Amino acid sequence: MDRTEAVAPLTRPGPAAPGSADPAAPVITLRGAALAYGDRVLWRDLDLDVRPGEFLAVLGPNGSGKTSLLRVLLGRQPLTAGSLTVLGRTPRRGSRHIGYIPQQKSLPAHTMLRARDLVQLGMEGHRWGLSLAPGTIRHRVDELLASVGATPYADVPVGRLSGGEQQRVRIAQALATDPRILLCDEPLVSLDLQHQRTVTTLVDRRRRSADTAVVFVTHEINPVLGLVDRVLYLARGGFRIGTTDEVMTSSTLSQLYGTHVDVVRVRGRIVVVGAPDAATVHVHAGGANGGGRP
Ligand SMILES: Nc1ncnc2c1ncn2[C@@H]1O[C@H](COP(=O)(O)OP(=O)(O)OP(=O)(O)O)[C@@H](O)[C@H]1O
Repeated sequence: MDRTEAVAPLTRPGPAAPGSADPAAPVITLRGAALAYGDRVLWRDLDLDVRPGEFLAVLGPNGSGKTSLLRVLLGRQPLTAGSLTVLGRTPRRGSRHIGYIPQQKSLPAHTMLRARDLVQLGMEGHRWGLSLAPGTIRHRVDELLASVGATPYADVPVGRLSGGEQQRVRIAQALATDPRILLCDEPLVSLDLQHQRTVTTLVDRRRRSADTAVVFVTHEINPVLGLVDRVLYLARGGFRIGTTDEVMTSSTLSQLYGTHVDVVRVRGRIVVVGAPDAATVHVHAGGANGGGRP
């Protein structure tokens, strides 16, 4: 259980996006983008603009290339074809303009680093905090911990925190450099509904208060249904992009999966029935499963 649900507002605007004078200009631009490992095409012909403050949910079955897309955006994985600019430039590793919440793995119980140490590392990892006075760093770390409601356990070793508490600390760490883009890799996995709501609220508040673009990889759309601007659905080497209502339909997903899929709405939730969950289909470059907008 989290020790508190109280969160302080996140109101710090991020630094101006380099490479663009237009505050509404896309922060991520992919054109004709493809990623393949050997002859296995994860996705191709991907055109995508993500704008400041946008919440893009990335959905798809296991192995469809969701994490790989984040790795591309982080500059850790080159595209096989096409182009990518992030904040007007080719992405490079370690950019302080990108906050990253990696796929959740529980931190080992013996980890002695405290919550505040992890957040400080988020600043220093980008060499951003090093030029700041120690008092300023401490103040900023306190501010970040407060912003995610983690003040009560700021000095507790993170290995002793619950999954939900650790996730809050990871969010604070990802926000340590006031990023313009926040990449989240399944941050809701293994969290109960209450903690899922806490995490999605924190991420949503960040994008609304600081215009941070959010790329949110998730297996389940329902926890973010009310927040999502657009969905990018990856499957079988193809994709669909659009609003939730455009993408999450029986006809769109049936076309994407190449088999009949039912998408039904029950009590405000979206239920997908019949999608091959482990769609590890090998699609070759000349195959018939290319992506495209619905
Ligand atoms: N460096 C690599 N070299 C070769 N294959 C890779 C590499 N990285 C990932 N893959 C493979 O590419 C596929 C897509 O992996 P990725 O982690 O992007 O999928 P995902 O959609 O995030 O899956 P999951 O939902 O299971 O996390 C997987 O089958 C994975 O084994």
